[in-house]
Amino acid sequence: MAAFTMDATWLPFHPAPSKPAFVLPPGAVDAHCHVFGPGDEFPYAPGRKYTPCDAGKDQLWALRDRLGFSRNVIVQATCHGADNRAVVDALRASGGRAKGIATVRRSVTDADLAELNTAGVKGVRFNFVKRLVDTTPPDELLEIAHRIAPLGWHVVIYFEAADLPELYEFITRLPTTVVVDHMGRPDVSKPVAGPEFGLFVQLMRDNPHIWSKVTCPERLSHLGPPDYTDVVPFARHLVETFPDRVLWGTDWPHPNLKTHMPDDGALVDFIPKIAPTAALQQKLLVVNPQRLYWPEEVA
Ligand SMILES: O=C(O)c1cc(C(=O)O)oc(=O)c1
Repeated sequence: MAAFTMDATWLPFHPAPSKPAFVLPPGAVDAHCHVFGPGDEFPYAPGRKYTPCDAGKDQLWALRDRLGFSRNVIVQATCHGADNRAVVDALRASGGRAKGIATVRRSVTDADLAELNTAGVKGVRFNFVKRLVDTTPPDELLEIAHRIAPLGWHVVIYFEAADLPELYEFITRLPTTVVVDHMGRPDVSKPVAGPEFGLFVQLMRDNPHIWSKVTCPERLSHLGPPDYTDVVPFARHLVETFPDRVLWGTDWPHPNLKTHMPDDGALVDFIPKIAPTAALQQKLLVVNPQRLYWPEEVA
């Protein structure tokens, strides 16, 4: 019997994503996805807030190939806490086609960091979403940020728009490049030009080291599939205003969705709506992730 049973309300990832109509440019990177376990091999963390379905590296590679991506950035999911073994195993098995984002505590040793670095980890994730994690004090996070900075790593940060005023100063003080998950989770029923999203745009405008993932229409939309039209103006605004500081990813296997499970092929078809020109698509999908995750390839 399997050691873990997924939550009763858990929606598993789409079993057979469609082939997207949008043909991804050569070298496209899915810059935000996760692996879950499998739990029997890589146990879920005792302090986790959810138990997902297993979604291992082989299923991720199959999705990558089906959608037409060349490479992945695998972000440590909160259900694995600070145990990065599932991500590291995937990175090592990827043949250089995946990089990773880890979660570490203050107790991490320099030897641990060096090992993560060798495996292909390029950053750490700080999570402020209260339904996903217990709070880590900002001084501990700052200490971690200063320890990973010399490795050339960056910080990936996940928070909700309502918490940005409180986090604003902390984020701007981070000593590395900062990548914000899912556009800082705007409430897309509010205006793009309104104060809430305006504060996020100001954060990016005033801080050239801050990037955003223009991800998760399926998570942010109130109107829902298939078009997620309410998310388009938010993502498109960031892509057009900060074309050199945006990343795109599937967010597969889509943790904690409750209303529906997206067809990942349809998510890829969302890309031209938010990055309408070939030049913007090339930056979003190829050039920007390469600069951050495979910088040795950039002349
Ligand atoms: O909104 C979420 O539930 C969510 C969770 C996680 C995670 O548990 O790591 O990652 C994400 O990118 C999004």
